[in-house]
Amino acid sequence: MNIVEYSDREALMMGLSDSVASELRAALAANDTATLCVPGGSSPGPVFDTLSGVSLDWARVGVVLNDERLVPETSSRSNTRLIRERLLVEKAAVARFVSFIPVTGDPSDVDAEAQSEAVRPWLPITTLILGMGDDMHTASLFPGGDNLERALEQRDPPLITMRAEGAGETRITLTAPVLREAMHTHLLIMGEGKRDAFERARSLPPEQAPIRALLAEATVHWAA
Ligand SMILES: O=C(O)[C@H](O)[C@@H](O)[C@H](O)[C@H](O)COP(=O)(O)O
Repeated sequence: MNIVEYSDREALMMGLSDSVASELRAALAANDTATLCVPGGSSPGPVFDTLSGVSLDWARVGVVLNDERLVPETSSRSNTRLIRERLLVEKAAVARFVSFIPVTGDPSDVDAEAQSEAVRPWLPITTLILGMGDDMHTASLFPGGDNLERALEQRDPPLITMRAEGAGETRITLTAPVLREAMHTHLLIMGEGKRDAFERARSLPPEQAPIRALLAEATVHWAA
């Protein structure tokens, strides 16, 4: 694990976007496609704003979420909505978005096994950006989650649903082994509270601090 501390949040966003763009370019030079896997939540918006304007062959990039909240796309809590509004615009508008939720029907009825079909062709992940909550969850791998034990071990199907007290609505998430197979992993954390949570997580087991399952190969990007 490598920790990069930035002078401010703007520097972090630029540094992280540069790394992600170089990794995707290198992958596209060697392969037909590349997969970018991104978090939802409130932190990554500015990274998406920068990345969406970067010149690369976006038509060959698959964009996959770490996890999704089982809400309609019109909800302000929808990660898909965030991605469509902030990442899949400008140059990145031609990237191929791989949704975890069927276009029709009630999102809370999602079938993780069925949705996994669409995800498998985009694995392994080329570049993974993760966020982290104060409770040390990442993606929707929540401490105390009803499917956490399986999510920490299951490689296939790559998706699993998760209910947890701190999660709000039910979620669907990529499992830890699938996230761990990413070629490049970046953890984005900002503020003293998250830094403290991150330091605590380093000495706890993944059952208590799920982010721990993904730290070994990660570059951690932090700004106050
Ligand atoms: O949809 C989500 O909630 C996520 O993918 C989740 O794992 C997120 O990255 C963290 O909860 C941090 O969220 P913030 O950036 O909002 O603090």
